[in-house]
Amino acid sequence: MEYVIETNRLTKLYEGNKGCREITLQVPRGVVFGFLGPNGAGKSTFVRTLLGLIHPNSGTASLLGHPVPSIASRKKVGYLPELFRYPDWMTGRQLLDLHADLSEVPRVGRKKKISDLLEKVGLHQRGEDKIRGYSKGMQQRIGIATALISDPEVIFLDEPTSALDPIGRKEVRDMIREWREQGKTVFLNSHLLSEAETVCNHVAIINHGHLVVQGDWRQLSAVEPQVEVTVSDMDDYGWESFSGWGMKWEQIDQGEDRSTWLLTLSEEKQIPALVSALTDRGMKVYQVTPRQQSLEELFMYWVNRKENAAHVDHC
Ligand SMILES: Nc1ncnc2c1ncn2[C@@H]1O[C@H](COP(=O)(O)OP(=O)(O)OP(=O)(O)O)[C@@H](O)[C@H]1O
Repeated sequence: MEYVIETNRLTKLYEGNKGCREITLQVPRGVVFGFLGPNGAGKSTFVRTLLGLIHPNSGTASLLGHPVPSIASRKKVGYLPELFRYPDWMTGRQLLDLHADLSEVPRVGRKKKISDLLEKVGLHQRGEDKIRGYSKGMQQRIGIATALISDPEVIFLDEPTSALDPIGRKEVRDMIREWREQGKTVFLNSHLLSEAETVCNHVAIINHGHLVVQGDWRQLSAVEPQVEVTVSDMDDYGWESFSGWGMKWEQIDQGEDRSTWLLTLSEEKQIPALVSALTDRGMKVYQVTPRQQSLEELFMYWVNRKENAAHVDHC
């Protein structure tokens, strides 16, 4: 598999040992990679280190096969920073022209390229206006356009929708899907999990500067499989008699003679054993539906697991 981003124990610590520590990750080409973590987890620090904007204390990183920092890879990368502040005396069009200069975008065809980008981010009628007159959402939109000016292979978006209304958020999600179809790689920093869930396939979760887990999130969420089970004729012992299975249960519905439960199991292969155990006890099983955990549930599981682990380093 080809990785467009690879880091090996990349560490950047500020005073007080805050930042990101020993992050080793690989991002395959063409995925939308969600880099997730609570506020202050170290997401922006990691991205800025990876882009060569700040120097690491230790560790290595490569972008598109070039060690960081490298001008060759920088030209193929687009970046929307979280806290952006653009020269507000410029018009949107001038700002894009400036970024085109910085990224050495050829002059031929540039005017049309800028018009197309303004159109893409919904600012076609505001391109000649000064940025100081833009709303926060418009500034975020022009920021997305600047990240795209060099037609990058890898696009880093740090909280790209924080200032956008629901329509703007949907537009960004659609754009991300479009880039994925074009084979681009998107690295999305976010704590908006419901949003990340709809566009990301791979994720990494970071907490207190440490990488907690990475991989295809639908596979990761199989760590604690869940099933919805509808039963009747439950005996007096109920689910207590399954406590030795390491199982958790929560009632989600009560009908006249049936009840529906959400069961969290230790492993998937317990499902058939559970169904036989229930029928052996004389219970009637009407429905067993595996439930896909949400990205938010996965996130809470891994973040809490790390919080509870004895070796957590509260940096
Ligand atoms: N320039 C800096 N100097 C000192 N400490 C910093 C600096 N930048 C970030 N930090 C600290 O490093 C830690 C990680 O910050 P970072 O901005 O990387 O987190 P984040 O995950 O992007 O957070 P958020 O989701 O809130 O944007 C925080 O504790 C933050 O206070």
